[in-house]
Amino acid sequence: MKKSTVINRSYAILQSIAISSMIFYRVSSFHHSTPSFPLLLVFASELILSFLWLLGQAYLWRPFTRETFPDRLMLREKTDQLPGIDVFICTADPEKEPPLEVMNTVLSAMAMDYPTEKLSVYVSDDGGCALTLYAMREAWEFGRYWLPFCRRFGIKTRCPKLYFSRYDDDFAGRGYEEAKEIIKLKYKLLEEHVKKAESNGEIIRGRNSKNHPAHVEVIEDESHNTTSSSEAKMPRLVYVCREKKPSVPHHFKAGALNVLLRVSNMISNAPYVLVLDCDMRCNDPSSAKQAMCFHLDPKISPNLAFVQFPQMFHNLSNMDIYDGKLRSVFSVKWPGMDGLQGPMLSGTGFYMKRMALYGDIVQKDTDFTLLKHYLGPSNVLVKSLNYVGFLYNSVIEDYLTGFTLHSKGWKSVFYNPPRPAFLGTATTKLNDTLLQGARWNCGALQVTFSRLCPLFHRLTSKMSLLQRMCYVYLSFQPLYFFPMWCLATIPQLCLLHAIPLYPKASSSLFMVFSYIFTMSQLKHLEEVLSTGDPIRTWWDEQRIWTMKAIISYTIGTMNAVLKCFGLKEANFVPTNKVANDEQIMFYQKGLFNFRASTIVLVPLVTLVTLNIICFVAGAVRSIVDGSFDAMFGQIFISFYVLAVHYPLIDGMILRKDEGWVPTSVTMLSFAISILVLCFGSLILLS
Ligand SMILES: O=c1ccn([C@@H]2O[C@H](COP(=O)(O)OP(=O)(O)O[C@H]3O[C@H](CO)[C@@H](O)[C@H](O)[C@H]3O)[C@@H](O)[C@H]2O)c(=O)[nH]1
Ligand SMILES: [Mn+2]
Repeated sequence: MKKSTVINRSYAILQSIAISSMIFYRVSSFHHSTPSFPLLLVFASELILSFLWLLGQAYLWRPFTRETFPDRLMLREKTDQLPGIDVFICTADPEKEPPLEVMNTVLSAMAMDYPTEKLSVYVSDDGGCALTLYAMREAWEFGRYWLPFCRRFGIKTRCPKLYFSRYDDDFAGRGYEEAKEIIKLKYKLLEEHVKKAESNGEIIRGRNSKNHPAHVEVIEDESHNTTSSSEAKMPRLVYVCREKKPSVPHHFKAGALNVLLRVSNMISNAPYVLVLDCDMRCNDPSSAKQAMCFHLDPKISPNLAFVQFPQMFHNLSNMDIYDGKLRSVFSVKWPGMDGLQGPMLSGTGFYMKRMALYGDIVQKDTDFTLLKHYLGPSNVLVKSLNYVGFLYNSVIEDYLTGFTLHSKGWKSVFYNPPRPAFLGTATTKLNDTLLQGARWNCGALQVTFSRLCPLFHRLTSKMSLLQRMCYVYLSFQPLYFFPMWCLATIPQLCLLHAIPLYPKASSSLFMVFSYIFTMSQLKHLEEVLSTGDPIRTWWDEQRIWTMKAIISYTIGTMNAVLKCFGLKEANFVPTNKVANDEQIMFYQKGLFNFRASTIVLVPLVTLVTLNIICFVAGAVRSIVDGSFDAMFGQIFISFYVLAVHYPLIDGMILRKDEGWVPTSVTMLSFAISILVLCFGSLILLS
């Protein structure tokens, strides 16, 4: 992407000069007078921000796009020469991840446009839930009608629920209308069956998500595939529920994926693996062939570990106030890494070469006789224990696994096709978004604290400096919490006491600060517009990003520190994939839903209250005593905070609907901000 490259690099160079001047100004001012404590905190914040900014430039250095030509691939490869693919689908909680939804994902994967005998679908059920197993059997039965229907009429949307909700690839072939009606009826019946089983209480009866024996079931009818025509052929569907005991750590999703690697190893052992979260439906049946365009390209294939598709979502609103689509990750950062060594592994929607996961496996000093003593005589099983597989040291197993692959010299490819290959469910609630972010950032910091810290791990490896900077950025990103808390309180408290922290607005030194601020705003705006998003996204992103820094990064950091000292157990609470009507209504209208837990809401409301008080009192004071020029920087900061977070003020004061900020929270936050004010005055005046 030549144009972006030129813009990004010019910006990076000019901004580096400005940031260096700012640091130089700060340090040299310390020579004239010893810096006060608040000034030191602000300077520390500026240093951390500059450090992270510098790392972030690596994503922008060499952005890249790709195109595939599956038809040409099919001219070269004979259909029966295509390599096998094992699809792994993980589910864990039947309440947050309704089996009906999982079933849709499974059906969409089974219906992929790929030779049937080369495709196997494995479902991991960490919930150990009878209803999920029942739903899988039902899905297979329905698939016997659904797959031929999709094939015969060339349906593109092969997730039944999506298809019936939009019929966007409708056409008038012979017999299509009747077939459509019949299949629609069958789907209705299927839904009814599953709902009935659900209301019969099978979720409760068959469920102990922490303690259950293993259950593997190959769901197929032996006679089916031998007798039926090619149009009616079905891929293999396997239900896997691994054994779980409260005393044995099960390592969450990474543990589940490793079990699937072993089970599939003994059943189909396909050379490629597609991993999907239970809500990630296949939206384009040709994604497997698209991925094979890379995996079978003799030029890139030997070093290629995985092809990553972006996460996209079926439930986004035009006013995506929570940045549920993670724009900057999938539209900017991953294309940027694609020009280096390849994007990070993103948990779902990737085609992985199985051998890449086996890594430098067979550990030299493994005692096979001892292992056999414990595990029985199967050589296959014993060998499989040496997998490397997905790594366990962090709740973001994807990030860590991808990092070790890249540090061993593997490459990856980011492919963002015109028609989204997979569609998942985005979070549509402030609470969910911020707590999901807390888990990710806790995971990121867990990596930073571990022996695999990207800043130091395998420094001699083949990974380029820029690629490493990208990894370091994500693992250090939680540190944003420090500058964000400082800059949301200290300039404001100092403003109240007329203590200047920035040069006078009229002085030329102030230009440095205003240049840095303005340019970063313009750059962000350019980025938003270049990814085809409306201007409001620019403003909305700043708000949700600050909220994440204040809440998610802070909670994530605290959890990671507690876990590091063994004071807290590792946990992975799955994100909710069901939403009620009210939640959807707020989200669709672009209105914040402040029905959130106190721990999420109070810090935000407190900071906004503090900024209101300091802005009003400080601005008045500076005008009265004529220090406006000296205090302008700080007045501006608090004004900016209020402008960005206007929806919070609205939620505290004006809104009357259900999504407003509860009075109790407002009162509590007010009390805390008064405490902070008093405490701040004590320190600043002493
Ligand atoms: O003990 C567990 C916990 C979760 N899961 C599954 O893991 C998947 C992802 O969980 P989700 O709650 O949707 O987490 P997200 O935060 O939305 O997931 C993102 O972040 C995760 C951690 O980085 C990645 O694994 C995911 O692929 C990525 O979509 C879901 O299918 C779950 O069923 C399990 O199988 N076992
Ligand atoms: Mn998810």
